[in-house]
Amino acid sequence: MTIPVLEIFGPTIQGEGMVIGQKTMFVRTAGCDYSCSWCDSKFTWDGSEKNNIRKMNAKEILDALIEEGGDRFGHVTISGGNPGLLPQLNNLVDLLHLHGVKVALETQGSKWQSWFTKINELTLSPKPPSSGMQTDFSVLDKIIESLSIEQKGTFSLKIVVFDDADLGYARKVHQRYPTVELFIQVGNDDLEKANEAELLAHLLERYEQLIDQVMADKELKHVRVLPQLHTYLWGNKRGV
Ligand SMILES: C[S@@+](CC[C@H](N)C(=O)[O-])C[C@H]1O[C@@H](n2cnc3c(N)ncnc32)[C@H](O)[C@@H]1O
Ligand SMILES: Nc1nc2[nH]cc(C(=O)O)c2c(=O)[nH]1
Ligand code: SF4
Ligand SMILES: [Mg+2]
Repeated sequence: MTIPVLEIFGPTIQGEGMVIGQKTMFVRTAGCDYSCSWCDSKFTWDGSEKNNIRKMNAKEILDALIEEGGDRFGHVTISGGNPGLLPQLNNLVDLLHLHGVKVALETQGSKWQSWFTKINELTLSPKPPSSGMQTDFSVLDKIIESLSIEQKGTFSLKIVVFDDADLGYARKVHQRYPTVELFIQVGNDDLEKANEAELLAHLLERYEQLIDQVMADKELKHVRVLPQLHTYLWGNKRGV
C-alpha cells in the first residue's frame, strides 16, 4: 500500500516539542480525521491540494529524502495531517531505521498503530476546546498505556494553548497522565499574516502571556512552555 505524501523538506530544525532544535527532515502525509479551527496545515485535509498528493512507497520516500537532504541528515519527522491513520507507514519506519535514521512522529492521538512503538520520539498532541475537536480519552488512555509498556523510544504530550479554556484542558490532561512529559505550546492565531516582523512581535507577546499564566498556576508544575520556533524564525512559510 502506498503512502499519500504532500511535502518532503529539510533539513531544518524541529520547531516544536520534545526535540525542539533537532536537525531533521520532514515527511508530511495527506489526510486527517480532525478539522481543527486553527490548523496551520489545512491543505493536508481540506481538498485544496488533492491534486498534489503523491502516492509513494517507502523506497520512493527515502529516495526523495536523499534527493532533498543528501547525506546531511540522520533524523526524519513524520507529520501531517494525521500519519496515525496510515498502517502502511510501518514500512517507512523500518526502512529509515535500516538506514540508521531516527524517526519522530507528530499525531493527535486519535488512532493507534502498532508501528508507534518503534518511533524514537513520539509526540501526542490532543486538541483543546478552541480547536472545536473532542478528545476521545478512552482511545488516548489506550495509546498511552501501550506506549508506557512497549515504547522503544520516548514519547510526550504537547498541547497547543490559545485561551483559558485550553489551559484548563492542559491541566486536565496533566492530571490524567501525570508521569508523561507535557509541553505547552503557544498557538499561532494569525496564520494569514505575511509580515514576519509583525507576526514575531505578536507571537512573542503571546508567549510571554502564556509563560506568566503557567508560572502562576499551582497545578502546572512539571511542564515546559515552548514557542513554535520555526514560526518565529520563518513566519507562516511552508516547507520550513
Ligand atoms: C499540523 S499538526 C500535524 C500532526 C497531527 N495532526 C497533530 O495535530 O498533532 C502538527 C502540530 O502543529 C500544531 N499546530 C497546528 N496548528 C497550529 C497553530 N495554529 N498554532 C500552533 N500549533 C499548531 C498541532 O497541534 C500539532 O501539534
Ligand atoms: N520546522 C518545523 N518544525 C515543525 N514541528 C512540527 C511541525 C509540523 O507541522 O508538524 C513542523 C514544521 O512544519 N516545521
Ligand atoms: S489534528 Fe493536526 S493536522 Fe489535523 S486538523 Fe488538527 S492540527 Fe491539523
Ligand atoms: Mg507545522
